[in-house]
Amino acid sequence: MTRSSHAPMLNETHDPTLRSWVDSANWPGHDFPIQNLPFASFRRRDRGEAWRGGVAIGDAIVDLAALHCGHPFDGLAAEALAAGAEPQLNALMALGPAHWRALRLALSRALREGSPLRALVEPCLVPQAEAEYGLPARIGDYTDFYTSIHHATNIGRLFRPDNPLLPNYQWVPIGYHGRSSSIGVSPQAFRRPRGQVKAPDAAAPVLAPSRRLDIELELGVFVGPGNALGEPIPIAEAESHVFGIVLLNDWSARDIQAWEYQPLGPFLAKNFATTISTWVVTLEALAPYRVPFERPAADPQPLPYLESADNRARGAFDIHLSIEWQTARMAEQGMPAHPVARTNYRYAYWTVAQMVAHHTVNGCNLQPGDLLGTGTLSGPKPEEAAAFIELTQGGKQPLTLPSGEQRTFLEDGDTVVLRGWCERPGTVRIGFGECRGTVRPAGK
Ligand SMILES: O=C(O)/C=C/C(=O)CC(=O)CC(=O)O
Ligand SMILES: [Ca+2]
Ligand SMILES: [Mg+2]
Repeated sequence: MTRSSHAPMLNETHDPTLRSWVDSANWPGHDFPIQNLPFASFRRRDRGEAWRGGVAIGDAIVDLAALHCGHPFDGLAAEALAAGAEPQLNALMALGPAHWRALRLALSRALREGSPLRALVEPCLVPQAEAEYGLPARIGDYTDFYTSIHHATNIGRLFRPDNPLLPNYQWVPIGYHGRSSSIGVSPQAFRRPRGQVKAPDAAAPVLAPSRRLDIELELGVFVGPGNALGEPIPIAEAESHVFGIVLLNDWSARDIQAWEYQPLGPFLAKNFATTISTWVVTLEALAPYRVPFERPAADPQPLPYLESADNRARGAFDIHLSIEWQTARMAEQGMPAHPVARTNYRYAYWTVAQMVAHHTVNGCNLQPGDLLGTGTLSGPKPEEAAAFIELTQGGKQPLTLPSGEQRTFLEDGDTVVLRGWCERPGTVRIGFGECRGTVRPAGK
């Protein structure tokens, strides 16, 4: 496997001087400049249209099904475009990096100022304001990891004061198998879960709506080509099996979790809803924002199957992340969602490549469209915590919002918005859009 097929290298599609003939793509600070080109599944609202793949450019979407009908590209790019025209992106994800690279290059050239393909592409643009989004892929399996040592330590202290960080943490990229049926795309509204909860001094649990409903700010990694059952993916090839990254909110009912989680881990506390953002940002778009994987010298070093020169040199990602909170009253009064925390994916203890290598080391097979959650991405500082249980010291220190309301956990009608973006000197900022979810009252 060559280095370039593992971690995407910089090429002409990353050139920060590129400008698009789609005006809004050139606005400074826009999430979707021509250097980004993320993928989604979409259709225009209220028209009974079929779902199909789309690529964001400024405030518009390139309709891949419409573009495919015009046969603008040749070779691998044409094959990838045909796959991208399908209702969900599994077929495109299955094709692999050579096809993804060819399609990205062809789209970048077609959308550049002065492109001879403008007349063919322009009729294929749909305003994002007219679109609704579906899940980008049929997600066969969803696995949630636990890759922030800061989160593991903070939440471990709350759940297990005597034993916060378990001894396996620094050796094993810890994960559990999640639930794919309840993954929804932003904006998702979901019912507050009910479950067994038990007060510490109560003799028995009761069935009740969760009172400690929380978020987890994570990233979701979409798997590209899978591996055959019994054939592990070596770390050097891991990233050629990764299509791209979304924002992910792993809503978590802490009271249900505290009672149910031992010995088998999260179950009903986390499988009632998981929200992902609409746009999948490709690994190739993220190439300018790669940073070294750093493991403190005093810590155990990864076992050889989790170690590679390339992972050391640039296995991590410099992705800024933020959490915003909006109560129902704030929404009624026209107040925007209020920032309550900021963090960065670069603080993770294990990388994407290590998650893929570890997941398959026993022969487990990943499939195109599978989703791997990174785990809650808390950073080292208290204000970089990525869940409310950490930000409020276990619900003891409420946050005050601009409406004057105080919050520890989520109330009915509250909305949480996650955002992600990359910016480094000498590059054009790219963004992930938003991951938005709203809590509805518990059912009967
Ligand atoms: O340490 C625990 O017992 C619980 C941990 C979590 O709730 C976190 C989890 O789901 C994985 C993650 O998001 O990091
Ligand atoms: Ca989680
Ligand atoms: Mg969940």
